[in-house]
Amino acid sequence: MPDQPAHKRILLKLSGEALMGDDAFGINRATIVRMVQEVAEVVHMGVEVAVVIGGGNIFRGVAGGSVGMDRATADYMGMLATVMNALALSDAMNKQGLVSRVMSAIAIEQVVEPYVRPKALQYLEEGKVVIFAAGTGNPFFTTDTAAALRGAEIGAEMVLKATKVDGVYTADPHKDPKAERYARLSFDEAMQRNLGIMDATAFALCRDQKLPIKVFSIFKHGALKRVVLGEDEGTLVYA
Ligand SMILES: Nc1ncnc2c1ncn2[C@@H]1O[C@H](COP(=O)(O)OP(=O)(O)OP(=O)(O)O)[C@@H](O)[C@H]1O
Ligand SMILES: O=c1ccn([C@@H]2O[C@H](COP(=O)(O)O)[C@@H](O)[C@H]2O)c(=O)[nH]1
Repeated sequence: MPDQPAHKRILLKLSGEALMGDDAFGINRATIVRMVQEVAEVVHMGVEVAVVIGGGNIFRGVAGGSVGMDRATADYMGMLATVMNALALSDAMNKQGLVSRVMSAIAIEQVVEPYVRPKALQYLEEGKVVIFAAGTGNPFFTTDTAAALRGAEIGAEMVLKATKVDGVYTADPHKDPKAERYARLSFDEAMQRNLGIMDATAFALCRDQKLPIKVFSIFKHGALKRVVLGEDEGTLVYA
């Protein structure tokens, strides 16, 4: 009997920063190919997959490269960085036999089609992978909030945050070696403790919409499949 997924439709948030692999900047080819292989496994299980990709490997509105800049302008640059990542991801997916469509929250119609919710739903029902680019389309937000927003809009059963750490910790594990990983915690706890794994806007939206989040490592082979199968992997954040 083939593996039975625990979820029919998911919103996968892929770390932009992780796309660098061992490089200092940009998109590492081997890394993106490996990520797509993991996504393909769950698509082939019949799961409808929508993706939000971050931009931290290229530009963040709040990072060093934007010092002295107008914040909104820097944020638009960050959103455009996510469009570049989405195009690279879509290309890598198509090369590996998946059918994907990029939809942008910012109008750049010569490059990608605009985000239109019914069209996105249609693509998902057809088994295509939909990649949501340009975050929410608004400055002062993040792609984590875009993941929560799009996840709620498309009726995803869960937001899967694939990132550089293997779950939510009591403190940032990159800064505090004594930090301990939670197996599960509520949105209220995550927000009260100000845990920096996601921003408060994303947590609040998921909490209000009762949309659970799984945080797990993007680098751990098979972790995405294990999450989709409902196995014990990463940290569950629940309403
Ligand atoms: N309590 C915590 N538990 C786990 N990680 C935490 C915590 N607090 C801060 N972090 C940090 O949050 C990072 C992940 O969040 P972030 O959204 O910035 O990265 P990302 O997934 O790579 O996103 P992007 O797509 O923007 O590049 C982790 O690499 C970790 O260092
Ligand atoms: O809705 C959004 C999403 C993103 N941004 C800007 O893009 C960068 C990159 O996104 P990450 O979530 O950090 O990967 C972000 O730093 C913002 O500057 C945005 O303005 N609105």
